[in-house]
Amino acid sequence: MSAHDSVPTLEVRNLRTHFHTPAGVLPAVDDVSLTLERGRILGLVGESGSGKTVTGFSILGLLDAPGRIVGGQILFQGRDLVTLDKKTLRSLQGNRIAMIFQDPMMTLNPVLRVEAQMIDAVLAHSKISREQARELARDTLGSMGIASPDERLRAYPHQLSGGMRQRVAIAIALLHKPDLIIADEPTTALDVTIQAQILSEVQKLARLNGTALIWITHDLSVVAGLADDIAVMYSGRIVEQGTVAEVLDRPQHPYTQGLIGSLPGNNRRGQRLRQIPGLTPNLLHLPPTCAFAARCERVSEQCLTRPEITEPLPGHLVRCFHPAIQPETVELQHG
Ligand SMILES: Nc1ncnc2c1ncn2[C@@H]1O[C@H](COP(=O)(O)OP(=O)(O)OP(=O)(O)O)[C@@H](O)[C@H]1O
Repeated sequence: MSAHDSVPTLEVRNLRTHFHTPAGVLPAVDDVSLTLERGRILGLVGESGSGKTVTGFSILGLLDAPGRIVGGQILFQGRDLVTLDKKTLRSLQGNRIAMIFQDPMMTLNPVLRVEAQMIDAVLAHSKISREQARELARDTLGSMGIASPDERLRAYPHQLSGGMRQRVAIAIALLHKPDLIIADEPTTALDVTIQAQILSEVQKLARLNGTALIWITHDLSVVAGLADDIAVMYSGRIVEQGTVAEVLDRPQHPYTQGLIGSLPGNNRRGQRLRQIPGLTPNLLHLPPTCAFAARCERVSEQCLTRPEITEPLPGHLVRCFHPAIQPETVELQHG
């Protein structure tokens, strides 16, 4: 047991991140709280613009002006990253916390062979020989579905296809064995079969190394196959949160139910996919109502004020005045 085993790897408390734009203050992240234990995987889902990336960037200290954390705490192994001095923060972010971006070239070094980059990742944290590190690198590429891994190891990033580059970038992040990885939709552009293979390898390595993982995606089926926990974001706030099994089996928020209803597997044969009618509100002009009110079938007078998070079911958090009474039955397979 290490000293860190008793505290969660990550505890975000009431995080608020604003962009101070010429058009006004844009509350991109508002009152977001998340807890992540070692080796656990959280799927952070929501439509485009709901604040997923800004949440990830806030945790990683990657926010650029005009973005600023204006409230809350980000406790990494008990230490608040928001108030930590820059030097310690940079060292943590370089060693213990990693990001996997949509674009693999954000992390790959274009002038180094894949082999050198992967071996360095392994040797940074394991006392094994170079040859053993190379073997581990080759095996990891193989289990991510990369054919002829020896040949790929000798290649430079530009000699690989986009999908292979992405797999290499993901493998490198995992081989570093950081305590926390935040992945921002890295598999969205990949073929579904390859994606499934990568997700299974990611899950295996995260569990094995005790890496806590936040996987940002707009795709609920990815979360169903990969994650233990889920947080659904809407207009900068978390509207529903809990274990994947609980939330996907018994979604309580109308937005989560809408997302599940719009999955291809969940509409009856011959029916068109159910889409959630309406648009997300402009964050620069958020109404003082529940942000989902204008699109909600269950809207009432109560919804003219903003709902707080409540716990209508044990461990299942919902930001809604009218959580579902009848649980919905969905046919998703949990990984
Ligand atoms: N540099 C910036 N300046 C002003 N507003 C920004 C900036 N970056 C992000 N935003 C705003 O913050 C909000 C949240 O954006 P974010 O990128 O986190 O959404 P997302 O859920 O990750 O969407 P996507 O799935 O499209 O990446 C959006 O309204 C976006 O326009």
